[in-house]
Amino acid sequence: MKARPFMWSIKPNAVRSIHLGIFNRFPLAQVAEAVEDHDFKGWLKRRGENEACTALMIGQSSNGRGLFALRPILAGDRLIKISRKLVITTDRLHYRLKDHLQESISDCAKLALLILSEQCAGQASEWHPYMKCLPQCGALHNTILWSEEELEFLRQSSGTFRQSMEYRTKIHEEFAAIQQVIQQCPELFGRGISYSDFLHAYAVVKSRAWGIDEENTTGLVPFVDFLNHDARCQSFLSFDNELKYAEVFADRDYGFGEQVFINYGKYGNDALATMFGFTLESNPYDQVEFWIGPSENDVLWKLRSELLQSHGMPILRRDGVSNDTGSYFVIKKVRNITGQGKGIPQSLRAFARVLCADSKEELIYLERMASEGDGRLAREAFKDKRKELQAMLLLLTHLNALIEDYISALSALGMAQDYEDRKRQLISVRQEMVNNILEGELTILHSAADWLRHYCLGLDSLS
Ligand SMILES: C[S@@+](CC[C@H](N)C(=O)[O-])C[C@H]1O[C@@H](n2cnc3c(N)ncnc32)[C@H](O)[C@@H]1O
Repeated sequence: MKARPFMWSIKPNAVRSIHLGIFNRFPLAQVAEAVEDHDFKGWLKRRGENEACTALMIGQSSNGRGLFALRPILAGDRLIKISRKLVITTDRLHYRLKDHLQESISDCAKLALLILSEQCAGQASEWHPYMKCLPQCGALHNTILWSEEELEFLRQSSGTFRQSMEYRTKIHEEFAAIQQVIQQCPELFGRGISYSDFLHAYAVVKSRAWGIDEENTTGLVPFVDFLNHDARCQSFLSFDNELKYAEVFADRDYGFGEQVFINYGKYGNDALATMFGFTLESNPYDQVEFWIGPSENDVLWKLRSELLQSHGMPILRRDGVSNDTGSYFVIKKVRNITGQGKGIPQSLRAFARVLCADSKEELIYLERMASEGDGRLAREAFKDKRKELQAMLLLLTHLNALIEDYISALSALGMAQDYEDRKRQLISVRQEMVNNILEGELTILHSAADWLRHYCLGLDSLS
């Protein structure tokens, strides 16, 4: 998603006005941001964070709030410096919670509880100015928050769907596990916490927390968490372990009023959607899960599966379907389809060779070759080019079928736009997310199929 430029055409004088608290020259929506910036920075200063924010201000971007340059910034300049004592980690949990929470409760769930208890404390909370800036219910789009109907649109992307379902199960379990503690501490949670409050707070943590310090402790870093993500940006959050502060440096020059970005990490759209609630139109870190396997109707199924399992390729049962057994492979975009570069994963090609062995003798032969070689099963191409072609064509057939499934899923998504029934309609942000995920994965599948087609043509001419 391309970020739009700064939405206020402010001039240096206007910025000064904001600092003087004169907001009346701005339209209402922008005044809200200026007030937020003013209040937030006032709080940072009261906490002794004078260096934190001289270069940046909170403003409205096409991706919600973001941070904007208050003056020209040069590559290498420090953008933000926040001391460790301001970072919200689980060691800030109320002692009553610390005493009662089971060890197995994740840091994410603990921070969600911390947010909920601080929000319940209102102005009495030392973090109040920060807590009131956190996204409200309904403002986030992490797939863990989606309804089951909405998630159905994602089913084709098995990686994203599975990750989302696994998180939902985990959050459910964690919510059940903290019930007793919530009841034991009514002074911290007032009327209690509903599942949707907890889920929302969990999504807030997922979309805003960072791994800080040497131990990669999960923490919310006030102010840094207004920075939006740009996959091309080379600015990262770093932590000075000696002086105990988090900092971010500019990777390039920024002009006055430009939005400043950070890189959240090498996340594909599956992870961005699940954890952060957004996707990118063209994400260089996308990947797709590709399922392939021996059917249980195959007479050599047992032998084949045992051979694969014993060489580190586990045979799973998909979605509880009894005879749909196989393995997931992760495919990334094949950049060069003409044979150079890595092509599709070697492990997938090996798997296809094992699937193509059509007698017990052939399987035994593959096993013997592995033990006489480096131990890896079927890593070498078959010497018989026709056999190699057969294995690669098997992969190509599966890939083509999967491509058809993606095309159908994308056209079903397009049709969802026209549904009269509002309940069945995804809200447009989520629809765009599904679209980006499926389009990204489809591009990868096309690149893998093109590579395979090219490879097969080469084999065909040799056989
Ligand atoms: C760390 S917060 C950044 C500040 C946030 N925009 C806000 O208004 O508070 C992360 C959230 O910002 C949004 N975001 C960040 N980078 C984005 C991007 N490149 N495209 C779309 N949304 C983005 C997503 O909603 C994400 O969950």
